[in-house]
Amino acid sequence: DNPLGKPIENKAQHILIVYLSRTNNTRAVAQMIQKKTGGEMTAIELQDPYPENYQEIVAQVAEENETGFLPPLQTKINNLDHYDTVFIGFPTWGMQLPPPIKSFLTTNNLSGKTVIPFNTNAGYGLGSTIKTINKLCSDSKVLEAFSVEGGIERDGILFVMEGEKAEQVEEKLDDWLTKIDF
Ligand SMILES: Cc1cc2nc3c(=O)[nH]c(=O)nc-3n(C[C@H](O)[C@H](O)[C@H](O)COP(=O)(O)O)c2cc1C
Repeated sequence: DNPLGKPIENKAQHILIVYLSRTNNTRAVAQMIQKKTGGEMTAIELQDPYPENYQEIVAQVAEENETGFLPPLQTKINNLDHYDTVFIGFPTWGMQLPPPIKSFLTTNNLSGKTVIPFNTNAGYGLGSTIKTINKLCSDSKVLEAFSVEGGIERDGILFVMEGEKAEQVEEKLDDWLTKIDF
């Protein structure tokens, strides 16, 4: 009942979930977050997609990290002002924040918003990713990141977020979402 006709605040409407994913593990975590928060999900896509070949993408990313190249994105967020909470998902690449995420955070102003990182990796953790996010989001409130082991493309292990593994990740995700209290 809303007798004064005021708009009813709906938290879910103000949550954006952006993610980068090559072999769909980070995407699967994004979908779990979507299911639990009701936020709006958007994939980060490049104007010039990375090579399919693993050795080639590793070499290209290493070079981009070295030169500081920020790959232009296909993805544009039209109504960024509308969101006050932005979940940002990414795999660890070369123990760093993937260049497309650096592009995203450089071309989208998230100041004043709550930024919530989430990550998958091959078992080596977050590396310098959070340090870089804090640097690129200096006027945002950056909450504690969620990080889990995903695929190991180097060894031919691609998508793993199914069955029992997905259940474990979902449980861990529940604990984290409760803890960060966003
Ligand atoms: C170019 C590239 C570099 C990577 N570098 C690392 C790394 O430094 N440390 C790590 O733990 N995993 C690394 N990985 C593995 C991914 O982080 C892992 O497979 C992740 O789950 C992939 O997420 P996605 O399925 O959403 O693409 C790398 C993968 C790629 C493609």
